[in-house]
Amino acid sequence: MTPPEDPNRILLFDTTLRDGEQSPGISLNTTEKLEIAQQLARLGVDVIEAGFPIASPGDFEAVQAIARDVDGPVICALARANAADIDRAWEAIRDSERPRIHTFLSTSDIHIEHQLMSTREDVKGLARASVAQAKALCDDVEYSPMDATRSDFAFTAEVVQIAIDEGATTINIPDTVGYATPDEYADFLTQLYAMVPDLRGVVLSTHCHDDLGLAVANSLAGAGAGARQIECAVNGIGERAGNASLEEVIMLIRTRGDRLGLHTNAVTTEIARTSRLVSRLTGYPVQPNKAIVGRNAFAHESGIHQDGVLKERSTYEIMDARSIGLDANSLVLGKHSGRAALRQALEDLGYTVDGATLKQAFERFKEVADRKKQVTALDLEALVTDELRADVQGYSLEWFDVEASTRRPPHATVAVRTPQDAVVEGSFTGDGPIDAIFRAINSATDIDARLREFRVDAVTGGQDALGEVSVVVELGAPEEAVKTDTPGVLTGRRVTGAGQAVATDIIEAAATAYVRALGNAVQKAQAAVTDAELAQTP
Ligand SMILES: CC(=O)SCCNC(=O)CCNC(=O)[C@H](O)C(C)(C)COP(=O)(O)OP(=O)(O)OC[C@H]1O[C@@H](n2cnc3c(N)ncnc32)[C@H](O)[C@@H]1OP(=O)(O)O
Ligand SMILES: CC(C)C(=O)C(=O)O
Ligand SMILES: [Mg+2]
Repeated sequence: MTPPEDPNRILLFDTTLRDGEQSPGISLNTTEKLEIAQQLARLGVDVIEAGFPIASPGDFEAVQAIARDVDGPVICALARANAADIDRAWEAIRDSERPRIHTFLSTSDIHIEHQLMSTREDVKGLARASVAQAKALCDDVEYSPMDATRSDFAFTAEVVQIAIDEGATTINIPDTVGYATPDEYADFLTQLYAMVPDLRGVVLSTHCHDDLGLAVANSLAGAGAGARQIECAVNGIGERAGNASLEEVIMLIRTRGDRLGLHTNAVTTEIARTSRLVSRLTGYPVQPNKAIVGRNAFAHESGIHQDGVLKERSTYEIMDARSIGLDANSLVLGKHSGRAALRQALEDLGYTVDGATLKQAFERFKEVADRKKQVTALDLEALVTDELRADVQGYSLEWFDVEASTRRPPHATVAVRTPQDAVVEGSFTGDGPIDAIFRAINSATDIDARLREFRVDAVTGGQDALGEVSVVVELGAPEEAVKTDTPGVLTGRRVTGAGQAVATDIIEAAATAYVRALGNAVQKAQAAVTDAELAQTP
C-alpha cells in the first residue's frame, strides 16, 4: 500500500483477530472470526490483520476464509521472519483481492540476546531475506522491528532502511511492551524520518500496547509525528493490557478533528455494534466506564450534569451517542410479531437470514418472547450471535435437571450430545447448582475439565432480562499427561477453551456455555496433539 493521497487520512489497521485474540482465554473459531471480519469491513477499517497462519491449522483456515469472503479492506497475515511462516501466511491470504504479508523481528538487544539468542548482524540478514521473500509473493508487505521502542535507535534505522530497500510498503514501529511515553514515541518517529528519508515513500505505522495506559496517547503522538497507519483492536483487547482501542482512536480523531486535522474512513455508527459483537464472541466484557463503548460512556448520573444535559446536551457531552450507533434502533418486538417483522429487524441489525436459519431464529425468538414482554434490538442481536456459536460446536447440551435447596446438597443430571452424535448422561452432587451441573457435564463426557472463569451478565435491564454467561475451562495438567476416551484429548500441556451462551434461564445459559467451552478446549487439545504428531513425523 502506498501512502494515502490525502495526507491527513489515517489508515485504520485492525488487529482484533490477531493481537486481540492473543488475550488469555480468547479462542475464536472460523465462523466467529468471519463474522467479526465482516463487521470490521462494515465499520470501514482499512486493513484487517486476520491472524497468524503458521500458529495452528484453525488460524490458517480462518485467515483463508476471511481472505476469500471479506471484500473491501486489505487482508493481512502475520509471519515471523522465516521462510515457513511467510509461505504459510501467503498460502492463507493469496485469494484475497488485497493481500498483505506482515513480517516482524525484534531489534532490541534484550530480545536479540535473550529470546532470539542471535546477533544484530543476523537480525539484519533475516530482515533482508524475509522482506525479499514476502515481496516476491505479495506486493503489499509490512515490516515491524519488534520491541522498537527499547531498541538502539541507529540500529533500528538500519533495519528499517533494509526493509524499505527490499520492498516493504509499510513500516510499523511497535511499542511491544507499552513502555514508551508519548513525547518519547513521537521523538523516535521524528528521528527515524530524519535518518531514513525513504520512509517518506512508504506508510509509517504505530502499534502501541497499553501496559501503562498510554496506547491511544502514544498512537496519537505517532500520528502527530507523521505516522499514517494506526494499529488497534476493538475494545482495546490484545496481549497483556491490550492494544490501542480502535473505537477510541476513531472517535478521538473525529471529535478533535478541529485540533488534529486528521480523519479516518470509519463509519462511526457501526462502532457500538462492533464492540458488542467482539465482546460477546470473545467473552471479554467491556468495563462500564470504558471510553466510547462502556455502558456509562453516555450516561449522566449526577443531578447537576442531568440538569445541564436537559437544558443543552453540549454542556456535558462532547459526542452524540447516535454517532457511534447507540439508540439508532428503537425496535421492539413481542410475542405477537411474525417472521416478516423478525427478518426486517434482523436486517436492520445487519444480519441477512432466510430459509432454515430464519426458521430457527424465529423459533428461538418466540421462546424468548413468551418469557419476556418485549424483545429489544440488543436481545435479538444476542440471540443471533448465540445461534452463530451453536452452529459450530462439537458438543451440545440436550437437557438438564437440577435440584437446588438450602436443605440438601444440589444435584444435577445432564445429557450432552457428543461430536460422534451419541447422547451421554451424567449426574453429580455439587457445592451449588452451577457446580453440580458443570461436574455432571464432566461426568457425562468423561472429560476432566476445570472451571477457570465464570461470569454472568444481563443483556438488557429488567427482571426478565436475557442472561449471558461466559465460561473458561482448562484441560490437561502440567505435571501429567491426561488421556481420556475422547479422541484427541491427550495432552500434557494445559489448554483452555471459552464458551458463551444466552438464555432467559441463567442455569441453562451456564450449562450451554460450559459445554461450548469444553468443545472449544477439546478442539484445541486435538489440534495440539495433531501438531505434536506432525512434529514427530520424520
Ligand atoms: C509481539 C507479538 O505479538 S508477536 C506474535 C505473538 N503471537 C503468538 O506467539 C501467537 C501464536 N504463536 C504460536 O502459536 C507459537 O508460538 C508458534 C506456532 C508461532 C511457534 O511455536 P513453537 O515452534 O513451539 O515456538 P515457541 O513459541 O516455543 O518459541 C518461539 C520461537 O520463535 C522464535 N521467534 C520469535 N520471534 C521471531 C521472529 N520474529 N522471527 C523468527 N523467529 C522468531 C523464538 O526465538 C523461538 O525460537 P526457538 O524455538 O528456536 O527458541
Ligand atoms: C507483531 C508485532 C507487531 C506486535 O504485535 C508487537 O510488537 O506488539
Ligand atoms: Mg502487539
